[in-house]
Amino acid sequence: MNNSDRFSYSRKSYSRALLTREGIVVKNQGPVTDAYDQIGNPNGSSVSFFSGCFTCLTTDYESDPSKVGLLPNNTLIPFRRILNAKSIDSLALSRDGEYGRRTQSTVGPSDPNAVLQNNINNQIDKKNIDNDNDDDDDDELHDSTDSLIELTFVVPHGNDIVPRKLYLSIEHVPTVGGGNSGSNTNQLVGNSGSGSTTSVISQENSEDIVELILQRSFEGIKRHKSILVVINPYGGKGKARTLYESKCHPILASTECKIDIAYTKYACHAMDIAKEIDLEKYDTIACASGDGIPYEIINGLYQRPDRVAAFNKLTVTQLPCGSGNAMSISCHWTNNPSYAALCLVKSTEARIDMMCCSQESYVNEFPRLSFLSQTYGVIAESDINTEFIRWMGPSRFELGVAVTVLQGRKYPCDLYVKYAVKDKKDIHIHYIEQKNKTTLLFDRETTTPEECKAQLASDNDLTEADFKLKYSLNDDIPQDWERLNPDIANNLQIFYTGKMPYMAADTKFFPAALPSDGSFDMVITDSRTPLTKITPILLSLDKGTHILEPEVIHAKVLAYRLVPKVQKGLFSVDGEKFPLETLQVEILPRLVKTLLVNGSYIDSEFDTMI
Ligand SMILES: Nc1ncnc2c1ncn2[C@@H]1O[C@H](COP(=O)(O)OP(=O)(O)OP(=O)(O)O)[C@@H](O)[C@H]1O
Repeated sequence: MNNSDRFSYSRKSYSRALLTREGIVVKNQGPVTDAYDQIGNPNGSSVSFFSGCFTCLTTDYESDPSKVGLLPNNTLIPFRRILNAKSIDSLALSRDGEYGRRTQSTVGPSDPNAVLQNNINNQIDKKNIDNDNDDDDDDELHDSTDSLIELTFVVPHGNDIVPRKLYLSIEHVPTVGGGNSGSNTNQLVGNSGSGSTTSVISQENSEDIVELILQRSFEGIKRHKSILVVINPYGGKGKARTLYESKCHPILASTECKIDIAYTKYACHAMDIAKEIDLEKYDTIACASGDGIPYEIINGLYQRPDRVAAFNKLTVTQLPCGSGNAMSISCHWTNNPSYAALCLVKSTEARIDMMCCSQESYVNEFPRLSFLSQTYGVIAESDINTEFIRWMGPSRFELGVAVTVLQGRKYPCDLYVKYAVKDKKDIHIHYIEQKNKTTLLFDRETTTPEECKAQLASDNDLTEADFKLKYSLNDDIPQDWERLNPDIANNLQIFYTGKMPYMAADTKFFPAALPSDGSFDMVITDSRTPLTKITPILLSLDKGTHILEPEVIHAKVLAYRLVPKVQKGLFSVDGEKFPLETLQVEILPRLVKTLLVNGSYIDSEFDTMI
């Protein structure tokens, strides 16, 4: 095979595409589909190329089976689905045919994704040879003024999304008022995804197109993240490692992010990892686990002498690979590891409030930060005391709650609360005001990248004062705290406080929770509530409407002290077992940086509930 033969194949391997304000519109594909099928099918499995709507990421294999293996003309690949773009030197490609070495992703040679990439490249070279005798090479001559790029983006595959590559020749479109090259800036390209129209943008300098694509794909978002992935191999009933490697890593490794992996080797190892992590080296810690590892990471960072620098530098996030993934559901809006991986690279950094817990057993060592919840009574007992039926998965928890409620058990205590918003109607008003404030601050539709950067910069201003507790466990109850009616406290059934809307995939326990409104939610029920009333309350936990019921106490609080009056039992803090002794908790606003889709928690629809 001589060089000109190779060049003829390279010319055939590209699709033409237009760069638009919304994404990249693929105009035609031709033989690229063949190469693509091989790329998408490195292991010989029957993976068909996506044919459908890239905007909503649904497939239409069934509706139009003839399109399987083809990307329809004028398909829009939105920027938010794009993971990476690289410039391809077409002449160099045609000379040596070793495209793979030139475009190797940033992952190291030992990386499983690099191996996969090499397989793909070998297959492309093989395809070159197979096509040597093709005599219609001139069908799709590459115009040397066009930009050749390798585009990586996500496509749906079963219930997941997976990265795919496409080799594109991006057409130049003259600026408004410029010459006419067959297409012009006013040209409207049909958008097969949303049904809307797509305006073509122009780009004078071809060398800048890749940079432009990347800027658009990561507007207001850190592109070159340096991520430490902490995997709990025992998380998710032992599936966390496989879940990460098969569903998250291929997506992360396709981006410009740098990835290191650490495995937890013993209980609480993640806390030690966080205590020792090199702040110069990383900006993101991704916990491929349940909610236990983010809890440990946050508390490990909290113990560092340089905790101010640690919380200013590091973003803590979750890849949902455990059995309890409330953080990912609330922050990434998904329990699916592959979609969460996309959110990790595409989401906005935002600060969230922490709840700081003090109990006699550990407060002198260090108080504990809780990002998710504290519970006493029915919920705590149901979570921990159903360990023996762990095989049941999440339903074991509901069964535990139901059994304990049916037994009519009560958990007497004294409870003192500093309220932020006590009245249910006022909570609704507070929610709408604060939710809009958060959205305005971070919404990329309404915020320019410059404003976004300024916002991020102003977030880097934690000082040691932000960690200072207002209330001591040893002090008397402050004057402005209120005591919960002892009649209710002595018959307490559920006591649950939380900072995120979802506690499990189907449990929207705190629909009014907001990332940084400087308060947390408290929900209380009375064991004397008749079964006919408590049953619908428990059955509405998935919708979150339980807090509207008159039998349910719901408030926004700043701090509380709970003095248990039972002989046996426990607290559960972020799903971890805590001792049965007086617990005092207060809010520490905006302490931890995490990643939120559009800067917000998943929409709990609380604003439309009343
Ligand atoms: N190598 C290990 N050996 C034993 N325990 C570990 C190890 N690594 C992590 N752990 C512990 O596993 C616990 C649960 O972690 P995680 O939240 O990731 O998993 P999960 O699947 O959601 O489990 P759970 O349902 O118990 O919360 C944490 O308390 C952590 O300290």
